[in-house]
Amino acid sequence: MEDKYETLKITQDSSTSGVFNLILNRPSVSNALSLGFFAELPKALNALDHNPNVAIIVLSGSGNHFCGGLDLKSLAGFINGGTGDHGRTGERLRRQIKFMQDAITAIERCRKPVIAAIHGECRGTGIGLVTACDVRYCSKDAFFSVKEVDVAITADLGTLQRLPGIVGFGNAVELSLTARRFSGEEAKELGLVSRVFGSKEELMKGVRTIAEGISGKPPLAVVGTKAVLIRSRDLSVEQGLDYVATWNSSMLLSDDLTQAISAQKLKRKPTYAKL
Ligand SMILES: CC/C=C\C=C\CC(=O)SCCNC(=O)CCNC(=O)[C@H](O)C(C)(C)COP(=O)(O)OP(=O)(O)OC[C@H]1O[C@@H](n2cnc3c(N)ncnc32)[C@H](O)[C@@H]1OP(=O)(O)O
Repeated sequence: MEDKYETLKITQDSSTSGVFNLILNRPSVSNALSLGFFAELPKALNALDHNPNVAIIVLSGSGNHFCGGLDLKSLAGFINGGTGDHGRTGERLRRQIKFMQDAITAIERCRKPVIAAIHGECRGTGIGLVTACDVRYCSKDAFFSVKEVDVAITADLGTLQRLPGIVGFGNAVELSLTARRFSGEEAKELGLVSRVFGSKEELMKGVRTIAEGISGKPPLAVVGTKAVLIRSRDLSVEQGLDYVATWNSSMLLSDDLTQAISAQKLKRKPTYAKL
């Protein structure tokens, strides 16, 4: 896959693997998230989503840290400037915030699952980014902080909306108001990450194994599970059941189903068409 990004790098685990890596690639600034990143992320995810060779995406960071948060230098002029008219300046800012929110929501809109592999620091908007991912793992050296209040900001890129559903409302309030730094082990206790690996190397190896496992599963069921879970999160149980009934009534009768059942019966490895 052609790599034409300045803030991101895309690699494939091996030429036959459905596991693709999406790497935050500004290690000299701890992968701080610039405006360029917010423009590139949806493009990269769209390209990965439409590539039939991609079954699953692993989001990680290059260098010493997963992500130091929003790029405070490149965004310094972001709030200032404008026409002098408060109304117009406010409207421009709102559009800018929505643009950045949409970039992060592109992770949820991507049909293929996105797993976050977190090492080192994961601060501020870094938390916003990983809470939009489907699964999170970290290494023992990982530290997290919902840092926004300390830079006089109400987090506005998804953390306050997604974190409560992951760690529970009370924990999300406590972490967001104190902005305290917490370890990977605590992140595991809170349910923010599913597992803690001993080192970055072990993290990447372990996540690769998990991702390979998911990439071998029936693709329609995998994308259906992601889509239905995310949609159901924002619906009542009754509405969610209605949604999945409609989903399955159009996708249940797939070749994947025949393939999975006959492979089980004949004790052989199933092969599924790409999506
Ligand atoms: C308009 C909206 C405004 C704000 C919204 C904010 C939302 C958030 O994301 S809040 C969180 C903001 N981030 C931070 O406060 C983190 C600041 N950085 C750090 O605390 C540390 O750099 C570190 C991430 C803990 C890493 O520490 P260390 O390993 O000691 O490396 P450093 O030498 O400190 O950093 C290396 C290099 O990276 C630059 N950098 C790190 N984070 C950011 C960032 N968020 N924005 C811009 N640059 C960042 C740091 O300045 C260093 O660069 P130099 O050129 O070498 O100075």
